[in-house]
Amino acid sequence: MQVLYSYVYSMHFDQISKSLPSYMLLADLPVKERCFEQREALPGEPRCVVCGRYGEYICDQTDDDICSVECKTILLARIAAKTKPAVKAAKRVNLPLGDESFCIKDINFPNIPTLADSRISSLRTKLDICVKGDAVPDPIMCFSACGLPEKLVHNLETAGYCMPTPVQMQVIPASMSNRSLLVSADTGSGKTASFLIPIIAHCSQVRSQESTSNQGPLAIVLAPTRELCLQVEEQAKVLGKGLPFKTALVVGGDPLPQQIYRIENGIELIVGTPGRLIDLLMKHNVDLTYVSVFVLDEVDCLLERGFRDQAMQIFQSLSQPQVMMFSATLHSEVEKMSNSLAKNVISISCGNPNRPTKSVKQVVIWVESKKKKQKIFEIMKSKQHFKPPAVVFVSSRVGADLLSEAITVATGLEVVSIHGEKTMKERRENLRRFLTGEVSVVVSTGVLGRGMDLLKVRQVILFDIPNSIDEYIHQVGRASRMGEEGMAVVFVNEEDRRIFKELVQVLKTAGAPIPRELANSRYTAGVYVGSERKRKLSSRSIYLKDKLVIFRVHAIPEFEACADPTGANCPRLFLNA
Ligand SMILES: Nc1ncnc2c1ncn2[C@@H]1O[C@H](COP(=O)(O)OP(=O)(O)OP(=O)(O)O)[C@@H](O)[C@H]1O
Repeated sequence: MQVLYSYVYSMHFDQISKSLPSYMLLADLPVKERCFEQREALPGEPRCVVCGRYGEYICDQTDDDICSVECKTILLARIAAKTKPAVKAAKRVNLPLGDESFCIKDINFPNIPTLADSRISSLRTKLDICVKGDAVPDPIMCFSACGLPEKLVHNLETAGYCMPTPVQMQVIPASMSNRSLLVSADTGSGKTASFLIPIIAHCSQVRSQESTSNQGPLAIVLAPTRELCLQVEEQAKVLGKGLPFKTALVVGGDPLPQQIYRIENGIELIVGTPGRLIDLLMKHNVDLTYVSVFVLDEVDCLLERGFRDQAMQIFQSLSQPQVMMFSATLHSEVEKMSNSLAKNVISISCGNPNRPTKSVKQVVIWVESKKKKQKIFEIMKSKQHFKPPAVVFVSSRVGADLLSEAITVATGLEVVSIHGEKTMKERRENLRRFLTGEVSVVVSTGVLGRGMDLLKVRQVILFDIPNSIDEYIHQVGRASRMGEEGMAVVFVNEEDRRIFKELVQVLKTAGAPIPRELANSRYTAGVYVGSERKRKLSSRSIYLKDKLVIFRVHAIPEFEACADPTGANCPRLFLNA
């Protein structure tokens, strides 16, 4: 170690000399070997130019602040490779305190020692990441750790992405090693950037190396709704700013000629809905030869009957691309189908997929259909219960228009609606008005249910419960981004019986209260122990010790399971005085 001065010694000599005996100032403290041994930087402290942790030392070859021998090695390797360190001054990142199992692996510099397999798997456990597949690349802990273009790292910082989210930690290195992926992770956990970052890095690398005049697209992202495509394209533009990376949005409702013109003028990424993209490919000769990345966002939806043939048709026009598939809800059929799209697929699961995100509190209310409107008006008039901006989900287009008008009349709130029968212009404008805060309520069909990053929304109201539990999970997920707390108010009644069993299961797992009508319904039979036993229980009364209180128990086998004749340990919700 010829390089390291103690930063503390050199910069704060005066202060320290006042409080410490002089022999301690010159003490030869061991230099941190590994990046993860170093602590985070406090505000105002120097930061490692490689990882952003406390820049305890100065690299004497460069005068840069660094945290450890590991980062010094990376820094010097970068200089040797004539690349500047990607992050000059990373923002403060909050790592779990006292956790030493985190490492930074630079896939460009494989000589840097990495953690043993056991520690990688303990890191994954801590981050709630599960992986399946051969030779899965290790997770990264910072964006600068996998050779992204400097400009891209800068764009990430500008967008406020100080540190990758768990899904990004695992997906980015896996994707950059050109593997096909099937990824499931909570709603609002950052899946979009996890595929956009490697795409942008790939495209800008290809374009900056390319000698041919090929201007054709290099990557395609498919998503089921126009709004989601718009949002993904918007995010791609923000993250790819200043790089040789252009995008084309290919969705219905916008004029086709303009989309073709844009593609013909040279772009790197197409973001589109399957129908319009097929339409475009059939009518015009778009060269897809160089498309090497194919993303299916909301893959479970795209592989459902309505979209599957179109998605497959697009896939078949590509020559063995890397396929990346994402959703918060994945089931075994999709997994099987994904294996027919790509070989040697890595499965990555983060957090709690197939369940509503834990950050959203689910409040399920039993409301008969004819009373639903009255109920929503009550909620929206209540300062305590209404938390705008809010999204209201309904099941039909007509219903969306009627309800939005009714809310305005009853509450005086300005409300817009978004659904598939509106023109693209109206949909865009209404979404803009909602996102900019001009209106505080949007009533929508499922078009806003999946993937939409409605940043400020903390309340969703499921006026009509969707047809499947997966859509329920996605709609509830609109109330929380990146773990922020939100609330989903869900109206339910006998008409929703098709979903009762799964709903009860979901609510039970979340520890959310279950309305007694739902718990007692015969359509939830089998979720607990079985209808026979439930029937027997449903009319039982319990006398609480010597008090003259009689409770009626509503068919809750858990009550029996708690075997407490006083009822003291039984869930209050199920007891009716
Ligand atoms: N590393 C990061 N740091 C800070 N914010 C981030 C980071 N990555 C993503 N975000 C932000 O988190 C929010 C949620 O991300 P995103 O929309 O990609 O979630 P998602 O997992 O695709 O959710 P859904 O399943 O609902 O589509 C967005 O506002 C995005 O800008």
